[in-house]
Amino acid sequence: MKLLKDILYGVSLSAVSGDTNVLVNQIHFDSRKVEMDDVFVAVRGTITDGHEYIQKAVESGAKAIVCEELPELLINGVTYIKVSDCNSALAIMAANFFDNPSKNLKLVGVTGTNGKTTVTTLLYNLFKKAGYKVGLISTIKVMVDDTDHPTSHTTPDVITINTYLSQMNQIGVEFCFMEVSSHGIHQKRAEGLHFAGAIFTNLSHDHLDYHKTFAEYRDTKKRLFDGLPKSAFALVNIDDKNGLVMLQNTKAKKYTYALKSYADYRAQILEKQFNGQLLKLDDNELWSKLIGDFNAYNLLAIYATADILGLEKMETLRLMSELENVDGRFQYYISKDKITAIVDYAHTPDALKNVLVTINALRTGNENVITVVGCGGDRDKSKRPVMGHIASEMSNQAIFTSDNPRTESPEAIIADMEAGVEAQNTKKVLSIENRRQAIRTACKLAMTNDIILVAGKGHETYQETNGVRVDFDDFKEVKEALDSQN
Ligand SMILES: CC(=O)N[C@H]1[C@@H](OP(=O)(O)OP(=O)(O)OC[C@H]2O[C@@H](n3ccc(=O)[nH]c3=O)[C@H](O)[C@@H]2O)O[C@H](CO)[C@@H](O)[C@@H]1O[C@H](C)C(=O)N[C@@H](C)C(=O)N[C@H](CCC(=O)O)C(=O)O
Ligand SMILES: Nc1ncnc2c1ncn2[C@@H]1O[C@H](COP(=O)(O)OP(=O)(O)OP(=O)(O)O)[C@@H](O)[C@H]1O
Ligand SMILES: N[C@H](CCC[C@H](N)C(=O)O)C(=O)O
Ligand SMILES: [Mg+2]
Repeated sequence: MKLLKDILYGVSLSAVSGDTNVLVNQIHFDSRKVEMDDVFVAVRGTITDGHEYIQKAVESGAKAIVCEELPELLINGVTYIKVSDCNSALAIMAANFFDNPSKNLKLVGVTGTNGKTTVTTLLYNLFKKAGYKVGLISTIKVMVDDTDHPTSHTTPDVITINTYLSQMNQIGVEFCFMEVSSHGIHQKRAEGLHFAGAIFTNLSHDHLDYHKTFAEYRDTKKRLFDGLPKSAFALVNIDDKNGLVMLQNTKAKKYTYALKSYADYRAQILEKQFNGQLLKLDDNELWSKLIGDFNAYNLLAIYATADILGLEKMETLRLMSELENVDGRFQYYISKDKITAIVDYAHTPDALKNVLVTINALRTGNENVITVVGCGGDRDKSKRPVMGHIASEMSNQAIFTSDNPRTESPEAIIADMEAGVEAQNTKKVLSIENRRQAIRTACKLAMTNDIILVAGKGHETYQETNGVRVDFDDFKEVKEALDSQN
């Protein structure tokens, strides 16, 4: 148990009713989890408002309530704290509750539209290979050194983050690499954390349903850099025009990386093959198994980070040459008939374009590229026609299908994608709502040497429709379909 006043240290309080010198158990922002002597923080959400559940939390035994508006009826024996921003208060309280675990390790946040999972995972793998105890908080999983935990968000809520950071402290983890999504920054899931550094990968179209304008989306990402302390580093990709924007108001030490511009860290692609690429980094050569220009950026970002964090350059390059693709990122399988299937998590227009550019650059003859792709339901609708256009323009055959329709109609999502297809490409498009059938059709259409891209779900092992998740794994599906054709 902890003293409420200790948990509230650093939170600016507008009003207090009751005693803060009381012992409390846990902090919760979901009334359904509240038990005897817990603290409930009322967060205003996108669907409902935590303030509506204050009474519920008290009935479940809450000893203290943190809210932006005090309820009319105050119950004796319960402490009510009024704050101006519950998300911020929650972030500070969660960090205090776990004794600020982010201060006891080097926490590096990675933000950007694409590449967060790749960069954080590669950094985790690199630092593990270098012999450190390492933590990872990513879309795919959370790693507390060697122990993995499933996750539901790219950036979990602040209580979950601090719980894992605290576990990392207990076993002596020195570095933790964490994805920081724009939703996470906006909902202050990364506030109250002490970052040793932050990395910006790139910015392109995504989540405009949530952030409304591109400028708001960009400024949300920038907040991660605005909040860095002087002791931290800020590393940005300046080939992206928003790279320098991220650095505008940061107190941190600034570093840049680029393939095309002058920068502190530079790389050049010397050779591209299907099984890897040769890069020149700081006058040294690196053979990497990861392909695509976008991966050259990711590799450069991790090389720069390792250098800034004090790893020896030559040793870093040696270990980097051993790094493998991250699950569901350009993961490929070549069938007995010499058909290549690539599963990639490209779920934004930019990512889809990059992957198709990479695939097209690797074609040696007149092999066909068949793309199976869908767009998520209850997510940014404006990216659908753009992705429909890219898939149809850059492939010989595009098959539009479902990708986590959630509460939307799969036909309607596909229709939104079809709306972006230009007249000359319509004959290249097939729409098959059932993802398994879509993948099987692609495999049937493919001939020797053809390339099938299954985009959008990458490492995901489910398809979500109306709140129900059914097992579904793109890699398994496409492999099975190709193997059964022989
Ligand atoms: C749109 C969004 O981000 N929603 C997140 C948000 O939920 P919300 O705003 O909908 O919450 P709400 O349902 O309105 O409830 C408001 C408050 O009332 C509370 N409540 C509610 C009901 C009740 O009975 N009692 C109660 O106390 C809730 O616990 C909540 O605190 O806060 C929740 C708790 O932290 C998150 O789980 C939830 O993520 C949802 C599930 C989600 O899908 N988020 C996605 C969009 C997301 O965050 N994605 C990013 C990655 C994006 C990227 O690609 O960059 C991520 O970081 O994962
Ligand atoms: N640096 C990059 N620039 C552009 N595209 C990239 C980059 N790195 C990866 N991609 C593409 O974007 C896809 C998603 O990559 P990754 O999972 O690393 O991104 P993310 O930022 O973690 O995404 P999310 O927002 O879903 O967490 C990859 O499958 C690949 O197609
Ligand atoms: N982090 C992204 C992942 C999208 C992946 C795609 N398969 C989908 O479900 O839309 C999001 O939550 O928007
Ligand atoms: Mg990710």
